[in-house]
Amino acid sequence: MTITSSNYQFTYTPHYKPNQLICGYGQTAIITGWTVKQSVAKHLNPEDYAVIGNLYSPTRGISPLIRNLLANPHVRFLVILQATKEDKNAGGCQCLLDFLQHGFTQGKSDTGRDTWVINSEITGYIDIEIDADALENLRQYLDYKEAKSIREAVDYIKEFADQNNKQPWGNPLIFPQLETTLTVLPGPRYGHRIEGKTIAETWVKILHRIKTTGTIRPTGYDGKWQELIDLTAVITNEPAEVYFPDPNYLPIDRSFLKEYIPQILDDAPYTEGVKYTYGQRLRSWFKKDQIKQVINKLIGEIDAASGVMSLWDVNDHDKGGSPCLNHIWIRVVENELSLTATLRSNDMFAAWPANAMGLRALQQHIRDEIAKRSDYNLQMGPLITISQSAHIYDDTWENVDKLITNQYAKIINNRDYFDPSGNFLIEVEDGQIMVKQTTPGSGEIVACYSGKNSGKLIREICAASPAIQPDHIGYLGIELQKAYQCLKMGQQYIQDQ
Ligand SMILES: O=c1ccn([C@H]2C[C@H](O)[C@@H](COP(=O)(O)O)O2)c(=O)[nH]1
Repeated sequence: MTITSSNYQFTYTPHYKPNQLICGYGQTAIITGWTVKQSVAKHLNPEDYAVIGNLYSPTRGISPLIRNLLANPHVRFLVILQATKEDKNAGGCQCLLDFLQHGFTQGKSDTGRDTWVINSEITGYIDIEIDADALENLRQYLDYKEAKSIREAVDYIKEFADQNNKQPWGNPLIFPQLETTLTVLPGPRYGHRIEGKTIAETWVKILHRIKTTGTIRPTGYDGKWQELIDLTAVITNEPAEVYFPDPNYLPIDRSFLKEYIPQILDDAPYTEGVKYTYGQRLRSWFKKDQIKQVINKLIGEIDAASGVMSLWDVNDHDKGGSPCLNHIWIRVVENELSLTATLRSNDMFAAWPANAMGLRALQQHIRDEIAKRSDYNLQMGPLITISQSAHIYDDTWENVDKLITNQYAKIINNRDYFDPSGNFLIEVEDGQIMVKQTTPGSGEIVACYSGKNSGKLIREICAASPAIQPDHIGYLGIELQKAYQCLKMGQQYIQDQ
C-alpha cells in the first residue's frame, strides 16, 4: 500500500546515528522498535515520513532519538511500533511512550551519573545535558500513536500525513554530548580463553578482558566498540536452575530468560519484520529438525563428532541481518555432554548472557531427551561459546566500568587454585632444586625438572606446560627463587603450600 504524499516537504537532518536511519521529507517520525525498518518503509513514499528508525534500548536508545527530534522541530508526529516479542522484553518503545505521557525526573543512572530518568516502570534515561524545557516542549508539541502491527502503523502514518503542513514547533536545538576516553592495555587480539563456573562469573571476566585489552574500532552502527577476535568462554558448572547473582548484576532476569528460551528451542513461523529466530533456523528453516537429528545421531553413535547444527544459510550473504549464532556442536566425552556454539558477532555486554543461558537450556534439553530415549544418563558438561567479534559498544562502557569496579575483584579473589596443568612439589636435594609435577586429581608424578638455576627451571616448566595458570607460575617463580637462596646459603627449604 502506498499512501498519498504531502505537498509540503521538509528535510530531516540526523545528528546522531545517521547511517541507521531512513530519512524522508514528511513530518512523522516512525519508531519501529525491533521490527526491521525496511518492512515499514516499503509501504511508504519518502514524503510520508520524516524518518524511520529502530529503538532497541530504553537506557541507550532514547537519548539519541530525542536529540535528533530536537534538532528537527518540523517533526510533529510520532508513530511508535511495538510488534515483536523483543519490544516487550526490551521495553524501549513502552518507555518512550511513558516519557511522552508521564514525563521525566532528575536522578542517577545505574553508573551514578546524573541523568533524566523517565517516569516509567521501565528504566530509561535521557542525557542530563539536554535542557528540561526543550524536553517539555517535545512532549507538548508531538502528537503520537502506538501501533501493534505494521499495517496499523501504516494507517496511522496515513492519518498523520493528512495533517501535514504544520509549522515547526520551534528552532532546531543541539545539546553538547560528553565523550568518554579510556586507556587500553596491550594484549593479544586473537584467541582468548576465559573460564568460569557460572555464566554470571564468566561474563564479568569477559567484560574485564575486552575492556582492558580490546581494540577500539568504529562499528557499522555510527559509533565505536571495543573488540577481541575469537573469544572462547568455557562455563564449567552452571547449575540446572541457572545462577542469578543477588543482587542481580546481569542485564537479564529470570522472567526475561523464560521469554527468551523458546526463541532458541522452539520453531516459529516466518513473521514480516522479524529477521529470524534461532529456534526457526534449528527446527524448520532447512526443512529438517536439526535438534532432533542430533539427538538421534548421538543415541545411535554416542561418540559421534558430527553432532552439528547449522544456523547459517548461504543465502544470508544476500540480505542484511544474518543470524549471529552460526553453529552448534554437541559432543559426548567421558559421559559428559558439552555444547559449543560459534557466534560471528556477539554483543558481550547486552546479548551474551541471554545467548549463553538460552544455549544452556538447549544443552539441557538435548541431555534430557537422550536420557529419556536411551540408556545414556549423561552428565551436563561445559557450555562453550566462541565469539568471533566479541565486542562492547561505546554506550555501555560506563556500565562495564562500574560492573568491573564492583564485581571483578570479588570474583578473582573467590577463585580456587585448581590448575588443570597440575601441582608442582619443590624440594632441595643433593645440591639441586628438584620439581615434581603431579596430576591435579590423584597426585601421580608425571614429570620432573631439576637444576640449580631457578630462571631456567621456570622456563622449562612453562615450555613443557604452556597452559599453566598465570598466578600459578608467579607462585612457582617465587618458590624456586626461595629454593635457590636456601641452596646457596646451605639452609633448609620448605615449600610454602
Ligand atoms: O543473539 C544475538 C543477536 C545479536 N547480537 C549482536 C551482535 C551485534 O552487536 C549485533 C548484530 O549486528 P550485525 O552483525 O547483524 O550487524 O547484535 C548478539 O550478540 N547476539
